[in-house]
Amino acid sequence: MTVLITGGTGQVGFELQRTLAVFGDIVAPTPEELDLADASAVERFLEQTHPTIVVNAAAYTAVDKAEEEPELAQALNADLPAQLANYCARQSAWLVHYSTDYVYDGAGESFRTEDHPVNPLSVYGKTKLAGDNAIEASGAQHFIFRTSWVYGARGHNFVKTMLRLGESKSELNVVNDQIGAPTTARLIAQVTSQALAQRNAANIGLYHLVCRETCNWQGFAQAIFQQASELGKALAITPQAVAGIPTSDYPTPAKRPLNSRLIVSKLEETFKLKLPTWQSQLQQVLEEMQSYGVL
Ligand SMILES: NC(=O)C1=CN([C@@H]2O[C@H](COP(=O)(O)OP(=O)(O)OC[C@H]3O[C@@H](n4cnc5c(N)ncnc54)[C@H](OP(=O)(O)O)[C@@H]3O)[C@@H](O)[C@H]2O)C=CC1
Ligand SMILES: Cc1cn([C@H]2C[C@H](O)[C@@H](COP(=O)(O)OP(=O)(O)O[C@H]3O[C@@H](C)C(=O)[C@@H](O)[C@H]3O)O2)c(=O)[nH]c1=O
Ligand SMILES: [Mg+2]
Repeated sequence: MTVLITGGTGQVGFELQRTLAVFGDIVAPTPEELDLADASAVERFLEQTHPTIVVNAAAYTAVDKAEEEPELAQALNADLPAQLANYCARQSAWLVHYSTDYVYDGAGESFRTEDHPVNPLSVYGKTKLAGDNAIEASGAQHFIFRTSWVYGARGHNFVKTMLRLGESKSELNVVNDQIGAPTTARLIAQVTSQALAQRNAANIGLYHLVCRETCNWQGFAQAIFQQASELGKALAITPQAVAGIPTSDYPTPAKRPLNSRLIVSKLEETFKLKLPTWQSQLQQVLEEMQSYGVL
């Protein structure tokens, strides 16, 4: 059995390489070994390696830059998953894919289930939605895990950005009207493994996969500084010095949803698991960074 992990150098892909070895021999080509925007190279790679499980952790995740590079975002976020799904449908292989809260428009204040209408506001969100739709239409056996605000000890993410800024800045402005759930790459990889172990025709589908409890980005930044200073990190900033601002005061090329509150009970009930809170996961990631000497 061969398990193909795409995007193995990314946040989620890195963690998957540790959790999926129980399912077979892992093949995780680097971007240098396989350009995933090159459909014929991808086809050749699939023919050569013949995976029975494909876990697609690759994506174009630069949300603002995607507004200038819609073709590349489309190739990675929509065309690649469509191609992988068609391969899986033909070969009766299983596909795992990751979606985003940015497929929703974030209107209102209520929590959303998986059947809430989608309405992406950005190129990133639109291309990710096209990927989800292609998988669902392909007939492939699949899981799509729709997650949000992903971070880990490795890779580029909001936590790393805040820790870097907090070393030199004594004040920061961070938006406080976008609500969601920070989720760790490791949790996503662990849940992927637990779900794959229970895969069957009856549980094919789309699942929200985010940590329990919600916050806004200001609250997340404050928790990062609070927990990091408790672990002994020297910072120029205190949690109190993180000011909340509305999204309108932080202009960006891409529009982001305000309300990303997602209900996770479908995932918890189907796979008999309990998701942790974002606060406890933040603690774990900061401790891991400390153990690597990168906090
Ligand atoms: N990050 C987030 O906040 C969220 C992410 N998601 C989804 O979760 C999944 C995983 O995200 P995350 O781990 O954060 O993503 P990352 O941006 O950390 O990783 C993306 C991966 O895709 C690879 N990649 C991109 N373009 C190419 C290419 N042309 N050829 C080969 N490889 C390529 C990257 O390679 P390279 O080493 O070159 O970077 C990297 O390994 C994605 O589907 C994403 O949409 C969903 C919600 C939130
Ligand atoms: C650095 C910084 C950011 N912000 C804001 C901008 C933005 O609204 C919010 C988070 O910044 P980010 O750059 O991490 O946001 P972004 O890259 O949009 O994060 C998203 O990435 C994609 C891939 C997803 O799928 C989403 O779930 C989400 O995680 O914080 C501030 O208000 N002040 C700051 O100093
Ligand atoms: Mg980002």
